[in-house]
Amino acid sequence: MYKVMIRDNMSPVAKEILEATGRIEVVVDNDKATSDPDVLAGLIGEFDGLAVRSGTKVTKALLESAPNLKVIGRAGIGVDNIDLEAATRKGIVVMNAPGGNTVTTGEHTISMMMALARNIPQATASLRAGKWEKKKLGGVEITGKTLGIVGLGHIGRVVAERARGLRMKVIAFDPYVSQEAAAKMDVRLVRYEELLATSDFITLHVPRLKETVNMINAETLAQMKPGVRLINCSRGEVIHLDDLYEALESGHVAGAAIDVFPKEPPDASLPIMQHPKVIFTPHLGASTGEAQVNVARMIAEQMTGYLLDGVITNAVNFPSVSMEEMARLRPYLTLAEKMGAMMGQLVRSVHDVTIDYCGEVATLATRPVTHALLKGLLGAFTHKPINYVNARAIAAEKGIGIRETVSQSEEAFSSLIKLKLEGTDEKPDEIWGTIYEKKYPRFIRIGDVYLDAIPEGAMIVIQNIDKPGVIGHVGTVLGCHNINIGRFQLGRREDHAVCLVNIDTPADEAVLEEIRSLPIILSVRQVDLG
Ligand SMILES: NC(=O)C1=CN([C@@H]2O[C@H](COP(=O)(O)OP(=O)(O)OC[C@H]3O[C@@H](n4cnc5c(N)ncnc54)[C@H](O)[C@@H]3O)[C@@H](O)[C@H]2O)C=CC1
Ligand SMILES: O=C(O)CCC(=O)C(=O)O
Repeated sequence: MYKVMIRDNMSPVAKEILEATGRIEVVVDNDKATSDPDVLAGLIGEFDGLAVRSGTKVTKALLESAPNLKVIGRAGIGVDNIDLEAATRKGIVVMNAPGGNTVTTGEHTISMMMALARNIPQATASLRAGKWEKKKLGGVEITGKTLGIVGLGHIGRVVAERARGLRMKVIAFDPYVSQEAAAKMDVRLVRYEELLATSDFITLHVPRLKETVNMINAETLAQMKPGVRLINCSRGEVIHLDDLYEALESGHVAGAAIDVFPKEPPDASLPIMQHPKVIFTPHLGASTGEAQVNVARMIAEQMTGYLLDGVITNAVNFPSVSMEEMARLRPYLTLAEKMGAMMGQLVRSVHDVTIDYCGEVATLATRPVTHALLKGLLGAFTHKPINYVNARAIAAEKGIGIRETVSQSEEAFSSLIKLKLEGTDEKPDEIWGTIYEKKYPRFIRIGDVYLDAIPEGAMIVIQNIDKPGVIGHVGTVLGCHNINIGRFQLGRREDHAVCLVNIDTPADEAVLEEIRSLPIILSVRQVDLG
């Protein structure tokens, strides 16, 4: 018998499905006290599976106390309450339930927008207080208004479709969705600045990422149209709440509807919590009976499949590759992921990609290698930890075309992977990589410049005119800031050159700016290749 713990008030359907197998014993524990990771650590030891929503934090320390744990099921989308790295390192498969609560969260967003436009929560409170405030509580129409959607993913798309039905003009900003994909939804893709300046309502549907944390702040709020109304049913950290409070106080922002908070539950004494122009729900985006049944059913079926038959579905941290294949593929998976990660961090948007496999690698199963490359490339801009299984589907959703060729021609190397980004004006748009001595990954060409670089850790990528002074200047700037150079590789072609500098500690923006100060430096970017 396997043992699974179900937490966080999950729909009973999960228990029914797991128990119906006759081979899984289920313990349902909705006790608030046991959601403290320290307390849970004392209970988790005997369990093979753990099914959670967002209420349970699955920390590294908790996982250390879970020697039998094989699978964690998240009945929902965001897995930011689970330490994925620790789970992966422990060989625990983490699964989520994509799509199960998408419609419900989209509908909640529309409900919040309507309630905000017509002051419905405030009117309810006013009537309960015995008042009749028709003048004070007047609202705005949404017909003909512009809705700006930030993040045109699963939920953003549902919101777009519903809003068009409500006769709104819908625009969106999402650097990783193509114009064609947006046009199919009748949505005009615009720059972020244009969305901020022209939207009457702005709704956020991005994942929590380095780039999206505090993307709504004093500066971006100031760029918004006066009288704008904001809705956030994504992740709390996306809005800087103090800055929003100031913008509400000044009257620049007319109102906000907030479902998610940086800390949940939020501190009720925060100024924004008392603001009369803000309405709230306690992370209810996914809370409908229908969505909860959907995600509970999905996660219970997936966990059953894994525990009883070894079938992996919707895993966010596990590659679908057999052990034998893996041994030969591993160096190429590592190389490809680093090539993708390099380009994903160097360019601002991704369109189509061409991948050429030449020589020995072309004789292997290149599909997982492509997935590893896409994982690195797309990993820069989605909250769903992309894995080898889902990378291609996510690329397709974003309208990114993938062209792969295999050829036995080896050129100068026994194996070569070439990645080219198509349809971008940004440079470099191409990278080549190979494997030395069957295990060591190398970048051997960036753009049209050949070099020989070990892809690891923090690296500064410099494009410059090939004139004297660059190496000395870079070395001096880094030295002055006590940043040790591990390796310095450079290559040149005609009048231009590329330097790849491995540094022991990441440089901050001011240091990069100092390197840029030399006129012959064309560009300086820092990447993290893990
Ligand atoms: N309130 C709630 O109860 C729920 C909240 N969520 C949250 O909603 C959010 C969206 O979920 P999904 O639509 O399923 O995710 P998704 O991954 O399908 O869509 C996210 C979109 O954001 C885009 N994006 C990434 N970085 C961006 C940036 N810097 N600027 C603009 N766009 C960017 C991505 O390209 C992607 O298209 C997530 O944060 C998720 O955790 C999801 C379900 C329920
Ligand atoms: O389970 C919940 O209520 C939260 C859902 C959510 O935020 C998600 O699926 O990302």
